Amino acid sequence: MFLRLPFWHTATSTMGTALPRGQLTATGTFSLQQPLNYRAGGRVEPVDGGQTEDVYEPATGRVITKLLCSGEKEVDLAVQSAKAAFQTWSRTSGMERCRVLLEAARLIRERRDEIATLETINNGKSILEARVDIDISWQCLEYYAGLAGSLAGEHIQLPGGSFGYTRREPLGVCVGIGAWNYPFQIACWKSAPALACGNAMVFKPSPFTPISVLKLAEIFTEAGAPKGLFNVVQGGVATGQFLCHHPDVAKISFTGSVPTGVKIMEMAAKGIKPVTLELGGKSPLIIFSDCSLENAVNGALMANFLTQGEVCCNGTRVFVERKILDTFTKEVVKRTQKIKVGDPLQEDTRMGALINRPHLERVQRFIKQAKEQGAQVLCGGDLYVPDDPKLKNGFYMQPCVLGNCRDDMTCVQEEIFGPVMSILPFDTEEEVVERANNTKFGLAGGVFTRDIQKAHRVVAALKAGMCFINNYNISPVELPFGGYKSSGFGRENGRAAIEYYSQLKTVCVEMGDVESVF
Ligand SMILES: NC(=O)c1ccc[n+]([C@@H]2O[C@H](COP(=O)([O-])OP(=O)(O)OC[C@H]3O[C@@H](n4cnc5c(N)ncnc54)[C@H](O)[C@@H]3O)[C@@H](O)[C@H]2O)c1
Ligand SMILES: C[N+](C)(C)CCCC=O
Repeated sequence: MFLRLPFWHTATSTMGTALPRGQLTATGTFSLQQPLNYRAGGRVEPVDGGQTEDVYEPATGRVITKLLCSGEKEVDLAVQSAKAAFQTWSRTSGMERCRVLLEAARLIRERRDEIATLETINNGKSILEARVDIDISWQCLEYYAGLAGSLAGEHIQLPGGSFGYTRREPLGVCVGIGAWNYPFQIACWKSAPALACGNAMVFKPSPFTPISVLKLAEIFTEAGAPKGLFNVVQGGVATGQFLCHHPDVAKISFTGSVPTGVKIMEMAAKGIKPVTLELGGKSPLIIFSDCSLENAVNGALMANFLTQGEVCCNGTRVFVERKILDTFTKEVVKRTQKIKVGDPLQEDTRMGALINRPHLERVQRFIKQAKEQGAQVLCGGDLYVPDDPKLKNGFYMQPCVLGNCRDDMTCVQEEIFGPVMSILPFDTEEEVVERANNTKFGLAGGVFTRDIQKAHRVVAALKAGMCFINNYNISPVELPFGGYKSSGFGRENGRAAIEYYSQLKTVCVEMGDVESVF
């Protein structure tokens, strides 16, 4: 299924060259002692902070390293490092930036398997998916490398030979704050447009997944970026707050939950800092009876079960036209039961482990509550303990399909962020559009139908930033991605992201004499 998607291809043949460095190859063997901060072109221990967090391998439940949270001084050093690099980088031409980004993309591609393996170890997603994430990451860098050389303002003729022109200028030091579900990819989606526009960046990954972004930092340096152009600080709430409040930070790009997004916006407001907010969702997927059933079933699985269901844009409210409800449901359940859950580093695994024990328990509580509210568990939903003894403390569950759902149930209203699909019948187009839009979220939406007019009519009516027709959850980096309503604003990917990492200066040029009123 995965291999026929256009973006879901493998990088050509450079894979494997960087692999077995140390113990990267087997689940249950990885551990890390190196510093996790990156500043002025090298790994460093934070100068202050000192609070430690355990970092887990979700597949086994083992602690693989300890995270030292960065304090205010360390955050300041990282921002100053970025500020210094900004002085030189912002003066380079777009073509010079292009070359650095292209080389970084090439290095990511070359080290794809090594980075994907790290991502799988620290996040728990299957290695097959992690490789795709890394492919999307280097594609993102390539895309913005391509745009860097063509960033330009415009020339505007004025009366009497005078004229004006605009310059597209960088913002300065941009902060990226990431979620744990796509750690490396999120760092690339933020840093690629930021650096292409001439900015410098300080990035803070989620404390659950602090590891893979260090590879990106090293790659930028190796690719020729000035030391300090891309820095990493580690930590949770406090470190994030130091970053958002720092007076030398010009912009904050945040990926995470809605409640944290609100706090980020409040902090940014105090410093009049622009923000990009990529937040959560509870997206509708609408299946009309005239669809290709096979494609619709594939789409529903893609919309719900990638990365153990921990995907912001997942189409978790699956509205199915009543005429095909039974056929569709039967097929979806059959296919869901066949999903191979287990060791994420095994090539045939299709669903790995959830991020941590508290999150697994949270997902379980949603399922329990759904049952109490009248939903029927059609398959899955239970904890899963693999036979392999080394995996017995991992955070696994069986992917779940819920039937007999109603719009007012908690499982249909709230973002579960786990492998739980809710199926809801509908009768008319008008009714389903209204119900699909009846949510505080607006990240994504999808429709499966062979009627092309109906498809365009429905997506035009959906109040969501990213809509799919006859597919779901693919990620061409050329397309802007972002939300409506509580799912946030600003866009990542595509040309649109340039607007969010640059500012426009207008220059007015007088070619005649000054006509003064005084
Ligand atoms: N729209 C998107 O592109 C997108 C992509 C991935 C994930 N998400 C969303 O992210 C959520 C899951 O991620 P999460 O659990 O890591 O989210 P989260 O909001 O708990 O944390 C996100 C990041 O913010 C940091 N943070 C937390 N509190 C902070 C504060 N007060 N100030 C500054 N930083 C703070 C965290 O340390 C982490 O790095 C889901 O809701 C998901 O939908 C959205
Ligand atoms: C790559 N996906 C599947 C579109 C996910 C984008 C980021 C959301 O969590």
